Amino acid sequence: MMESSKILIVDDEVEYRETYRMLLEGRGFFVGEASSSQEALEILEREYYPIVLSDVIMPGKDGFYLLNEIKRIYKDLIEVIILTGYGSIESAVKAMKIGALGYFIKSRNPEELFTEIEKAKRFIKLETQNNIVKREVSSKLFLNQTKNPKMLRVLKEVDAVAQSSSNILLTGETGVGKEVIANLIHQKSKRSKELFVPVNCQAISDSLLESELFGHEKGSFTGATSRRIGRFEEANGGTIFLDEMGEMSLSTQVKILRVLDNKQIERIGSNKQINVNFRLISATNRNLPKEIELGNFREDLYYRINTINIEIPPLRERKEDLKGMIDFWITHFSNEMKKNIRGIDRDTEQYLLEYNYPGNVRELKNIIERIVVLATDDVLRLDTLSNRRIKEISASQNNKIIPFKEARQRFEIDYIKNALEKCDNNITQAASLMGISRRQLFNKLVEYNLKTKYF
Ligand SMILES: Nc1ncnc2c1ncn2[C@@H]1O[C@H](COP(=O)(O)OP(=O)(O)OP(=O)(O)O)[C@@H](O)[C@H]1O
Repeated sequence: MMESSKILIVDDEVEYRETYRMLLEGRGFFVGEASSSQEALEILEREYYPIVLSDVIMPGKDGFYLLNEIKRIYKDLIEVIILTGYGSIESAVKAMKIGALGYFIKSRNPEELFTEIEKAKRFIKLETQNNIVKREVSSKLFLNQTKNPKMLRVLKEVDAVAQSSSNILLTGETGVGKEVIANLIHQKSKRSKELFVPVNCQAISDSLLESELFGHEKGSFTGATSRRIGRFEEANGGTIFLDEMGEMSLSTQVKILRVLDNKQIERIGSNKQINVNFRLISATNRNLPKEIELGNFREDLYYRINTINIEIPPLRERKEDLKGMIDFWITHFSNEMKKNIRGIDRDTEQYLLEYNYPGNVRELKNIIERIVVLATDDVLRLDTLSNRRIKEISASQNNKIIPFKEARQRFEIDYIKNALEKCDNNITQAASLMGISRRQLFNKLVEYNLKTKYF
């Protein structure tokens, strides 16, 4: 499936979303849904949709706001078609002025909608798009600069396996970059024009995971209000990345094994077999042989997913890269926050070079982001470090106890950021992982002024 066959529908009315979904899926499009402008922007941050179909009038921010934001952030990489009611041609004209590619009057013949979509597809130049995405991705990574022998071996292994179709298991501690490497393998493979579909098996409850992976037919269970195409189907022709594979229940493991054997799936509630051609990359930070001994992971599945194993070393074993990575993130965040940072104070740098980073690259990245945010002049200093672990260490070194309230706030900020990062900034999934409601999480984001980062 080409990327340009993906469409995101944004409408607060579920009936409309369902109607468009049916129409578009009937024509072979992969359809995503959002019920508000905010949700749409949240989805677009995680997943690329070249075409967005948006209603104008929605509670909260309206379709014009969404259109404006999409054009501001993604420019020509995403085309927007506005859906409007009969008799509101003025709003269609306004939308075109802001940059919508076209509009569709809801009561009209759906064929007109397909004409608009075909127009949008012609505007989206896949090649340029892929190149832009790839360039952006590689400029945001610290890979080619590595001097670490173990990472150099990882990169060699990536080159060696990329062209094959073998199943790959990536192992390594949390935050070492397993998803980054999975994506790199996809980008270097002959499947790179098709989708890379990441699924975090831990962030989704077991009952929802199967429907996420295999899809479902309308009415197959309570809450299945429309047909849904699953991730294996979405990854057809491309790569599916099952992150935190070790968290999957035994019953889902059996189903995955069957898919790997037959390369066919059945949507829940249907007995029709659908052929799927995907490459599987899995990842785990668990010791799977141990989990097999404990009866938590199937041995036959382990051998299937582990045709090739690539082990990514923890950051504390990549000492020769630390200085380069610190500079890399400083440049990255100073540019992003438009701060003119000249350098880093000696003690701070020494501290960062000696720290052992249990959270690996993710933790280093978070620490630098924080010191850059908090920097009041052009040199980064230790006293502005607010990372919880670093603080704990410095607190224990100074024997300094900070007030309970401040400690709790710091903990909550770290905890929320970690949960959001685990779920690719998906607020609904993060709230579910944390065991609180979406609203409660939203309130916390407002309280800690983190809202703008995630909305
Ligand atoms: N080589 C790298 N260059 C730039 N950023 C990196 C690199 N490796 C990891 N990161 C960043 O660190 C964070 C964690 O990376 P990633 O999600 O790939 O780790 P992971 O091993 O899959 O973690 P988990 O086991 O928790 O899922 C991400 O923000 C990612 O962008």
